[in-house]
Amino acid sequence: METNKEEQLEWGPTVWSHLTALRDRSPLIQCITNFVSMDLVANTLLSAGASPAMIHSLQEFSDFTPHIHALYVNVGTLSPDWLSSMKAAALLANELRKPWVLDPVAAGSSQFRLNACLELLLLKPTVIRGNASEIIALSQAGIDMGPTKGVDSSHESMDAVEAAKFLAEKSGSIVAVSGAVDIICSSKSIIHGDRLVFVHNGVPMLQKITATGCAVTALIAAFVAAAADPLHAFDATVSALSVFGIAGEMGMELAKGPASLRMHLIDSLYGLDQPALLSHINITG
Ligand SMILES: Nc1ncnc2c1ncn2[C@@H]1O[C@H](COP(=O)(O)OP(=O)(O)OP(=O)(O)O)[C@@H](O)[C@H]1O
Ligand SMILES: Cc1ncsc1CCO
Ligand SMILES: [Mg+2]
Repeated sequence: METNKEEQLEWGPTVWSHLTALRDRSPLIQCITNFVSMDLVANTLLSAGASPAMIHSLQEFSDFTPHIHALYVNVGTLSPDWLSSMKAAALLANELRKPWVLDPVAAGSSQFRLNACLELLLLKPTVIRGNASEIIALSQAGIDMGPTKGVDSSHESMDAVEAAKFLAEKSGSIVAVSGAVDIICSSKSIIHGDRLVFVHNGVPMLQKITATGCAVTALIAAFVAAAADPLHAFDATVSALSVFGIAGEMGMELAKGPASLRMHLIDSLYGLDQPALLSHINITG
């Protein structure tokens, strides 16, 4: 992929300032996430500079949620009880004017999951991040569920550009699609305006570690939380995806396979400095 030097010169300082804000502010992120992802999500947030808390019992929200800087909701191992907690937490986050971010894992694999994701979408997440199959399933809900392969994508991310635009328009949320190219879009009906940006960072081996998608969605929540102004949520989302992809690229230089990439990914995120960020960043649009 040819990179446009001017674009990287513009994005470089933006992404670095978002990462610096995250490290300085160390936002508290309430995570209601699936059992598979809890460890990687918590370690990703910690190594980036945020403070994770896996708090999912309704009984704790009135005491705890007022102190958070963002909420992260992930439907990966959904059950009716968990869904009630997710909805209550999202409602409270809205009431408290805290950003919240949704990961619609395997949205198209069952009617229960699809309906759950649609109900959560009605609670207006600041950002939705899914793989191409998940974003296509949500955008086509009520039209045609199409084929699905569970939690992994059976589509290329670029197949989902139109679905992402449609979902952004329909939901009013920022929509991010992960894949070889990450797509971030928002519609003209929300404060961020009509925007479409592509992040080319990352390595294919990230798909061979479970829950890297869950981890990057949590990282988006942390970047959005650290951005002082809600108007910066779009750039914060782009920044999180780029930083995670860069950590993957740097980690891959030391890794022998998925297990060691997981370790080096976390180390690279922790140690990422400005020169490395500026030499790896690859954002267009
Ligand atoms: N082919 C690829 N090349 C480079 N980076 C990729 C590729 N595929 C995915 N990624 C990166 O891997 C990370 C996880 O994205 P992915 O689309 O695999 O999420 P996911 O399917 O939701 O994963 P999970 O459900 O296991 O959490 C993202 O940062 C994304 O940019
Ligand atoms: C494998 C798996 N199953 C439900 S959630 C999850 C983690 C990746 O999304
Ligand atoms: Mg996923």
